[in-house]
Amino acid sequence: MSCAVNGHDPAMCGTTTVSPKLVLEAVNVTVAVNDISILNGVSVSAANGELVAFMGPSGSGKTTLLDTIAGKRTPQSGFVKLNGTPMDGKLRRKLGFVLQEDTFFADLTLWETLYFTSMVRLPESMPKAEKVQHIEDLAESLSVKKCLNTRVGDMFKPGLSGGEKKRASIICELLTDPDILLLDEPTSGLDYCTALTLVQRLRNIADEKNKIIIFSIHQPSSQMYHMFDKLLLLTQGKVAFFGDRSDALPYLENVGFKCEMHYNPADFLLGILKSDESMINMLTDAFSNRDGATPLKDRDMNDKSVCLSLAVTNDAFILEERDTKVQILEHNSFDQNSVGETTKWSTSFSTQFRMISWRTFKVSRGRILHPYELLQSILLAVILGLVFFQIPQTIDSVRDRMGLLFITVAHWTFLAAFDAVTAFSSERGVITKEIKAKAYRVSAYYLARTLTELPLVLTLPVFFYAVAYWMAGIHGVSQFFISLLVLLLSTLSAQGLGFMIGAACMEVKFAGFITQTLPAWFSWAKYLSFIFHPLSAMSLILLQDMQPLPCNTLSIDLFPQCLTNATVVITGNDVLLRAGITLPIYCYITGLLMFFLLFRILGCVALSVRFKDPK
Ligand SMILES: Nc1ncnc2c1ncn2[C@@H]1O[C@H](COP(=O)(O)OP(=O)(O)OP(=O)(O)O)[C@@H](O)[C@H]1O
Repeated sequence: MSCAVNGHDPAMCGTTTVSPKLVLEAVNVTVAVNDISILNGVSVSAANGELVAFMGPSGSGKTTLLDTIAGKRTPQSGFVKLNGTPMDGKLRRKLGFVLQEDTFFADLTLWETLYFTSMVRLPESMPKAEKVQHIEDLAESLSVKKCLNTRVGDMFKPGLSGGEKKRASIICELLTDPDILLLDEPTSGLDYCTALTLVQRLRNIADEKNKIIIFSIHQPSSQMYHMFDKLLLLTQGKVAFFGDRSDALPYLENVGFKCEMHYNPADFLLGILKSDESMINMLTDAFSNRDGATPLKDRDMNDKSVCLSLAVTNDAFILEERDTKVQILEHNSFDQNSVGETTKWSTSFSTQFRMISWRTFKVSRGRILHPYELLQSILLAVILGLVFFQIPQTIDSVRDRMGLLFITVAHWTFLAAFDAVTAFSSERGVITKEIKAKAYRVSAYYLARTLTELPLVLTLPVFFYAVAYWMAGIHGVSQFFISLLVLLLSTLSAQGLGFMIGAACMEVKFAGFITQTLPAWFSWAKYLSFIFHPLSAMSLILLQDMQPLPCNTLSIDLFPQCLTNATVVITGNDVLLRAGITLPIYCYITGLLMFFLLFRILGCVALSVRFKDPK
């Protein structure tokens, strides 16, 4: 007799069988958001070798339950345990979670994707050849070997098919050989055959590797249905049934819902889970009161399910009726040491840094150093160079020079900042998935990302400035190199700002500003502008030693001293003073360096906060 169907907690069952090494339990889990109940006292359990399906209509709470088991959501009450020990960060390392959405870098090939995962997530002690072999074996067993060199792709770039991506996600998790594999709707969007093959593969993995596999599924076919060991029927966040799959139909027949012959049991079950409110309440109440109120009929093995015959008619899927005896959960026999062996990181900081740098370079190279971007930068520089061609050394052309500097600084700082914001938001899904899975440290990611992109981010401004500076004839050679350094530093600090914004709050708009008409009480605000510092420093470098220039009629507006004395000459300092640049150059460079460091540190802090472990 099955315990679960009779309403006993499997853990409490009195019959004797084997003691499994791992038993995962979610007990009385209640989740609510803004006082709206999403899960209401849900309890499930699973042991080694079991394939457990969560079924229920859309919005019934399947993903929420998987998230809670994976530790991505903290329940209001109830708990998740592994062999009686509450799940914590360390125990969760035994768990792999395949999300509903497949998140990858579109430009990497499947091989590169799996290679990266194996290099950062498999132990350092494992030889590289063994890791490569592991990838090939898994690719073979999930039938994606032929597309290892195919680009993953996305909605804009063709690449792997939906089914291949799904299998790639599963391989990424299986690479680390987790004891428990959670999958959120692994068959969604797949055709019948691909979905069936996938569930068959999961069945094999559970059997051969003795894993706990739990997944949510919307509309399984009859063949798929008969591969499950355990079934959870969820509706409106409540349990309508949980227990051995083979007990589901007899139980429901007992409470008044009979599945007709030749009917797909999954369709039948989903049909009743979607019935009217009173029916649903009756079902969930019946299950929660199953111990006393509604005694089940005696059942024998021949009366397992009126629909079972459907599945065994197909020779292609020989489905054994699996031993559904409930196993005793000997919590006390749990080998805590086996969990203790699971160290926080599989690989060292340097390996993580090296591999993330390798991947960042591959991904960013195409984005930042695209020939089109290079051509665009040079063209823009040529246009500006022509507009400001060989600026004459006259007093009214000072404004032209400062205008060119402003355009240069504004263009490269905003471009770097926006690029960092958008680039981070596009890879946020992958990074979140990997950091939550403890694939690598936030610091390793941040450092690798920052340093690897340095040469890429700086190349275009160098080309641009070299063309525009010499075409406009701004100044001499030494001034070129010093002002270029300031420009590059400002580009990097703007990139840091963009990255920080991307990591902290994805939607915030931002702006630097430069104006000479700020109200006196607000004049300090210019020091907060990341454009003000580099522009001031570059103006100092390029204008301070400017030859004194005589006033002319055009300059009267700018320099009132020209009005009182026509013979007066305007020096570089007058120009700088007029532009509000009054501090020594080191102040502006220091301000710029502070922005650079501040944005980098805040970016790292924002990432760490975002990926902080839930307690
Ligand atoms: N953060 C949230 N705020 C408000 N409601 C939420 C939140 N998260 C989930 N919900 C609600 O909880 C319910 C269960 O959501 P969940 O994603 O777990 O359902 P599901 O069974 O996985 O659905 P589907 O099969 O469509 O993926 C839904 O009605 C959803 O709108």
